[in-house]
Amino acid sequence: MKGVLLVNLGSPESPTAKDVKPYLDEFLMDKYVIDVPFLLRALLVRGIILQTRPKKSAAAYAKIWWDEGSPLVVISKRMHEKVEKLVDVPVSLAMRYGNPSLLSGLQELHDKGVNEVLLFPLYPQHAMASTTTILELAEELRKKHFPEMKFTIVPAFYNKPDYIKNLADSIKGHLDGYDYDHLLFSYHGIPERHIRKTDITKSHCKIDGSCCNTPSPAHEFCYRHQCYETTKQVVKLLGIPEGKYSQTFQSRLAGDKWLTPYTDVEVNKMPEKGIKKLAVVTPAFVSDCLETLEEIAMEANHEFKKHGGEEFLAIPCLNDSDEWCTTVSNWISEWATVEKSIA
Ligand SMILES: C=CC1=C(C)c2cc3[nH]c(cc4nc(cc5[nH]c(cc1n2)c(C)c5CCC(=O)O)C(CCC(=O)O)=C4C)c(C)c3C=C
Ligand SMILES: [Fe+2]
Ligand SMILES: [Fe+2]
Repeated sequence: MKGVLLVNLGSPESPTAKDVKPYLDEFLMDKYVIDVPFLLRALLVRGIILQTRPKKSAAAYAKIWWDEGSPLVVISKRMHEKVEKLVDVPVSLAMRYGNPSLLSGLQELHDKGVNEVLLFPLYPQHAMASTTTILELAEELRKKHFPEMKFTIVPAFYNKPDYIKNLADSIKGHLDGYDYDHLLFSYHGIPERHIRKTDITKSHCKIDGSCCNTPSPAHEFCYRHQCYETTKQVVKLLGIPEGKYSQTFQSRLAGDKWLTPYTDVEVNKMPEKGIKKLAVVTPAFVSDCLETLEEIAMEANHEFKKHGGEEFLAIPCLNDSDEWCTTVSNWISEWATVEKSIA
């Protein structure tokens, strides 16, 4: 029997340092997130980052927390409920870090008699820190607890026409009647090293002005290429002219060189370039979360205005919109039907 596991990133249990600390420990001790040898990672994470960051992150979470819980988890649950009603197969929801755990999601499907699972990472673009880590953990759990299960994986959907259309329609709806000067596509950043590590050709990704526009098998797993492609296809569909939009990367941690240009640096420079009314969309996330609600809608908004900007619009993620839930359920139904007809 077939079933689906939707997987998102996950959040702490509450916006307190006490709960943020174990969440950050699980997250940052992941070898696909901080990809250095274990001892160095433990020194960095437990010896340095976890000494101060839980308090700072908890304060940020407290600003965006809802009565029902973390926005990311609440939105994912709402989306899950809608999708489940639109398809004929069991659908479970799991988080890579925190709860509901991947193990509980797989167990739930197993208990319903599911032995063929469509693993659906809720990330439009592929990255080892987001997608690979889900697939690796799921495989580890499968081998240990559900050896009879078979997995099929939903690949990155950064350029799938119905996803692009949902994103473009959502942006269009939010920009309707708003005479914006500039539309910024701000994606979650990753260290440049991650791009080189996921380059299956081991030679293509130079992280320069042209590699991401030069066709290559590397692009199947190149986060940077996939981000540019999402932006390119959305602006094409919306007819947004060159110069009226740009792309940046947000949420970097100190230390490594991360993908550039950096969102905070560019946003602060915009007012002096004549951009007074800014709209920002965050297509690396399908659900609003700390990174969109606090870092963009609050912090970037504040900094933009401090530097002379006048109006700032943070465009919500696709969240549990009917259009997006329909797209997700269509993909699920296509898989379930093809598999059924082959069987
Ligand atoms: C080395 C550090 C990090 C990498 C690499 C990274 C990649 C990455 N993250 C997301 C999605 C999300 N990240 C979120 C929060 C968050 N991310 C990091 C670090 C890295 N992320 C940290 C430390 C945090 C926690 C908050 C903080 O202390 O700043 C979130 C929000 C979660 C929430 O509860 O709302 C999301 C979503 C992607 C897609 C990605 C690679 C492309
Ligand atoms: Fe992150
Ligand atoms: Fe590239």
